[in-house]
Amino acid sequence: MTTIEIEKLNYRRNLKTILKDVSLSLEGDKIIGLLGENGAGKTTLMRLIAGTAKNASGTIAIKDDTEADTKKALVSYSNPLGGFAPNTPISKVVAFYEKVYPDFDQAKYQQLADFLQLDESLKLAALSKGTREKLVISLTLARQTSVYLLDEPFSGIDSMSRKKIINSILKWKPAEAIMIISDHYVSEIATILDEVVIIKDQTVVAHKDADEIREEFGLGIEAYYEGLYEEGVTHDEI
Ligand SMILES: Nc1ncnc2c1ncn2[C@@H]1O[C@H](COP(=O)(O)OP(=O)(O)OP(=O)(O)O)[C@@H](O)[C@H]1O
Repeated sequence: MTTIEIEKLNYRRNLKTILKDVSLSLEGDKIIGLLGENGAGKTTLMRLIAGTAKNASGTIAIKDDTEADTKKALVSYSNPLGGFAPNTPISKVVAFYEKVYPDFDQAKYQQLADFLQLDESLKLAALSKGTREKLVISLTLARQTSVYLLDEPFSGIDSMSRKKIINSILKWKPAEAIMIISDHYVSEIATILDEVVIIKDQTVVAHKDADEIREEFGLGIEAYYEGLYEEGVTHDEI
């Protein structure tokens, strides 16, 4: 089974504390919503789990392993493709993924690209924001691995396509994998979430089962999340 164990994670950049004392235990097969206001630290936490951000204190173990190579092999992160030149055709980006990631499933990529109607002949610079996000989603989900990190994957995607992707995301997630999605459109992703993790004041202030939020608190996920922010709840009170 896939597990992610984070213990006493602290991360600073340029003398500024970005994450402090984060401890979190996740177990597959789950879709987890990572929620928090702008600048809360969601992207940073994902980059640390993926191993693209380094030099944090504390530990992050994926399947009980803390090695950097394990993170690369077991975590598929929705990298925004910033390292590619603007005139790179989609086909070249796909070829790069195939070369770098042994678990990249070309047939699955093709299914995703067809599903999202991506035109392979286009260059990166010619893609609209939403189309570029569809490419990132296709590349990320085409890997056959244990952990998927989707960082605000739908922000530029039109509402119809967004619903289509959200409704079919379970189909693309291998069983036993953990998928973490950060998104500001909480109500739209709420239906597919098994658990919710909320970041506030640079740390995880809540990790709850989605059904528990509905049953115990009688709230939708969005209302619960907004309530935590409005009430000024701190780490120690949860
Ligand atoms: N490379 C960096 N150097 C310095 N500070 C950084 C760096 N990257 C992020 N930060 C700071 O860390 C904090 C968390 O940023 P992060 O991008 O992780 O937040 P986020 O929750 O993903 O926000 P958003 O919802 O706006 O995407 C912010 O205050 C940001 O300014």
